[in-house]
Amino acid sequence: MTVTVAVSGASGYAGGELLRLLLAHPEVEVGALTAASSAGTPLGQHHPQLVPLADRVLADTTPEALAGHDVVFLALPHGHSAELAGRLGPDVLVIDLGADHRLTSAADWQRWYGGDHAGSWPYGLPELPGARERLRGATRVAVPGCFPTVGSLALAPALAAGLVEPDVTIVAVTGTSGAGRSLKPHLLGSEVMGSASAYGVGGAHRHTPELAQNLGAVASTPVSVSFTPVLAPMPRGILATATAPTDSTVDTVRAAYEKFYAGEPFVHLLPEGGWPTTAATLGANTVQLQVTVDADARRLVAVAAIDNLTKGTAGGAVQCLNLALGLPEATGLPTVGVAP
Ligand SMILES: NC(=O)C1=CN([C@@H]2O[C@H](COP(=O)(O)OP(=O)(O)OC[C@H]3O[C@@H](n4cnc5c(N)ncnc54)[C@H](OP(=O)(O)O)[C@@H]3O)[C@@H](O)[C@H]2O)C=CC1
Ligand SMILES: CC(=O)N[C@@H](CCC(=O)OP(=O)(O)O)C(=O)O
Repeated sequence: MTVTVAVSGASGYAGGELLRLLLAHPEVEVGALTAASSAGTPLGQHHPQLVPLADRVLADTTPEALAGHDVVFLALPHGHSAELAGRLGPDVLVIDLGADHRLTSAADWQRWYGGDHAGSWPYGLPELPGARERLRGATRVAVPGCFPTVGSLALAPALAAGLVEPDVTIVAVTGTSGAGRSLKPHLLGSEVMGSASAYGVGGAHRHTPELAQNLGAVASTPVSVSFTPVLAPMPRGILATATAPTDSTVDTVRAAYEKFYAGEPFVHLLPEGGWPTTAATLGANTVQLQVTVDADARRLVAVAAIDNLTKGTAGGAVQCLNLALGLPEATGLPTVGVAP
């Protein structure tokens, strides 16, 4: 089976990572590549690493440019997906890397993003309970945000097994590419280099409701989420530390994590004593995970690392493509990171 695939937002970070992965995918033929201000310029000008596609000229992002493909990836700023998807036909597989269709609650959408809620699509985090069944054969997929991917996977086994109270804290250090490549004053090199800074503090980050949605579904009860992102001077990677009150022992907790992730191709529970690093996940679709119990503080502590552009968006999107098309889930996806 070979499918033709169009990528919108091809000049952006998520689009570029997607194309890196699609070039290595045996069942994919890359079709139209679209952008906005970069339309009319060659892809190689934006992504010199994508050598086989360097001469391909970017088109404007229109339904006409994206039509005629089996699969369309939308790697656009929030708010652009619903209208485009509505004009692509129900049989086209549309995989949205943006936030537009992630939240099931219209009230949450209104509060955190504003404007009308475009409705929710099958949520593209296959490792969550029941997700694979919803993704197989789907024609619309909402790929998670990068922090909800890593935060949800760090705590899902503990909440599913009822080993922690539904009151979690997540602090996640992130690389700068999570913000996209458009100019942002707080991401100027001179501001970011040599410094780490928290942002979205005090429950203000828009990934908080997405985390609560995922973790609440896993726990079958509402989960209170305190989430704080921290920007660090590195181009990519997220390291999340997640904690929650527990009376369980480390052996019980570890057994629950081993059982929950048994057979998962992309979740690597490290041997006891090993701790995740972002470097070990770079360019790979893996989550590196470790869990322990701080008995004195009565808290479970899970640490998880991903590459925000790979498992955190483009790799997760390709995993969903494989599931939706009925291909083996790991087709074309790297599990070996680039280190040091
Ligand atoms: N970066 C990350 O780690 C993650 C990103 N995502 C999501 O992926 C999506 C893309 O993010 P990212 O690649 O980082 O962002 P970038 O800013 O790097 O890229 C944005 C892309 O969208 C295009 N674009 C901008 N405005 C429009 C428009 N009005 N119509 C059509 N195309 C437009 C840009 O084209 P041009 O260059 O021509 O202006 C560019 O190709 C976002 O929804 C983001 O939230 C999700 C998880 C993680
Ligand atoms: C460093 C940085 O700014 N990171 C981004 C992560 C964005 C992301 O994961 O994606 P969505 O925008 O698709 O939800 C942020 O905190 O907003």
